[in-house]
Order: sequence, then C-alpha cells, then structure tokens
Amino acid sequence: MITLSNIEKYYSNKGIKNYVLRHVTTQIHPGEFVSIMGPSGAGKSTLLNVLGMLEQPTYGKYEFMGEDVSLLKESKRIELYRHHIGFVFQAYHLIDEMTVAENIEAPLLYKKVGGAERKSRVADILDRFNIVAKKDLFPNQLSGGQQQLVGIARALVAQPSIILADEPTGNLQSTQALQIMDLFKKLNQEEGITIIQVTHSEVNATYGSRILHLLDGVIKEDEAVLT
Ligand SMILES: Nc1ncnc2c1ncn2[C@@H]1O[C@H](COP(=O)(O)OP(=O)(O)OP(=O)(O)O)[C@@H](O)[C@H]1O
Repeated sequence: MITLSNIEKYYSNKGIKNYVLRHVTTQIHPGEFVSIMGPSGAGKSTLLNVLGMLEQPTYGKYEFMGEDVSLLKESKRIELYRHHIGFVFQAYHLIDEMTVAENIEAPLLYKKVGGAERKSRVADILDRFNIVAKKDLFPNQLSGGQQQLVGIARALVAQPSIILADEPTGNLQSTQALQIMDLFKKLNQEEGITIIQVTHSEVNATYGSRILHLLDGVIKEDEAVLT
C-alpha cells in the first residue's frame, strides 16, 4: 500500500541543510496499525505529512497504492488524497463557522458526492458516533473529546482506506483518549482501515501492531507490538 524508499527531507537555512528525515525506508501494508514515536523534533509530523502527501520529500521515492507520488501532477495527488486518506489532527481543525453536520459533510462536497448520498452518509456516521443530538451545534459548543469524534467522523465519511492521525489524543483527558483509541482499534480490526498515528503515548502505541521509532529523522527501530 505504501513504500518509502530512502526518503530524505531537509530545510535550507543560510546555505545549511537541516535534515528532518534521513534514509527513511519502510513499507506499510493494508490493514496495519502503525504508531510513529520519538522525541520532540524527531520528524514524526513531517513523516506523517509526507505520507499524507501534504509535504513533498526532498529526495527518495514514495509509492502510494502503486503510484509514484513525486511523479504525479498536483491534481492527481489531491484526487488520491481525497479518495484514500482521512487525516485527523491533534487540534481537530474543524471549521468554526460550520455546524457539526456541515463539517462532516465537507469532504463529500469536495468529492462531488450527490446531495441525497451526502445526507445519508452524514446521518449514518452521526448515528454511529452517537452525536446525532450535536449535529446543529458549532465546534466551540462541544467538549474536546466530542470535537475529536467529529474530526474522526469527518475523516471517515469519505470512506478512506487509510487514516493518518497526528497525536489524535494529545489534547484529550485520559478517558476521552481511551475512547478514541478504542474507536481506532475497532476501525482497524473490524473494517480493515489502515491506521498510522503519531503518538507520544506508550499506552496509545499498544493499540497498534507496529511501532516505528524515529530519532533525528532516522528510523531507529521498527518494532512489532505483541498483544
Ligand atoms: N517549515 C519548516 N522550516 C524549517 N524547519 C522545519 C519546518 N518544519 C519543520 N521543521 C523542523 O523539522 C524538525 C521536525 O519537525 P516535526 O514537526 O516533524 O517533529 P515532531 O517529531 O513531530 O515533533 P513534535 O513531537 O514536537 O511535534 C524540527 O526540528 C522542526 O523545527
């Protein structure tokens, strides 16, 4: 599903190259649940953004669903993203001026899904996430955990094959965090959705099947999680 071959990324500052990712080589197979861990500044978010095609590596080859991402035109990259990837952010990134239902519907508008189908998919997901009663509220009228549920609902409504999550429980209390991790585990095990999360939490990482440990932009260890 994903093959990274010798991915390198650096930022130049006054002629000096500051490497953020170095020699990153790995494969991620359909149905895996991978956690990316490492100290602050190790390059975790950058790697996730490269995986999500939100950032381009400086060198190296990134193959996503058999396509060499660096060779794709931007429009094709956006299409691949919209069809396959759901991104979940630590700070939710919901649109404040839109209701819960409108936020969830937004990716379907981008995908040009018809009105009736949109309404039915949004209704299904509101029901499934037990947030029907919140559908007409605005994000600032929800708790952090509820906002993250909406963020995940928005990522899922377009039926992605992969969820990329950057510290999805970073702003949450521990019970809310557990709920979100249980939900990810269910999506992974019951629906076969591939999940890649960045996390600082050892507990969150145990929900996955594999941990990539990053240090100074290098994969130091690629460890299977035994459950
Ligand atoms: N646009 C940029 N210009 C210059 N340097 C950048 C830029 N974006 C990121 N970096 C640098 O890349 C390094 C890795 O950043 P990244 O956000 O990927 O780390 P991280 O492991 O996710 O850290 P954290 O756990 O603190 O979120 C950092 O040293 C950061 O300063």
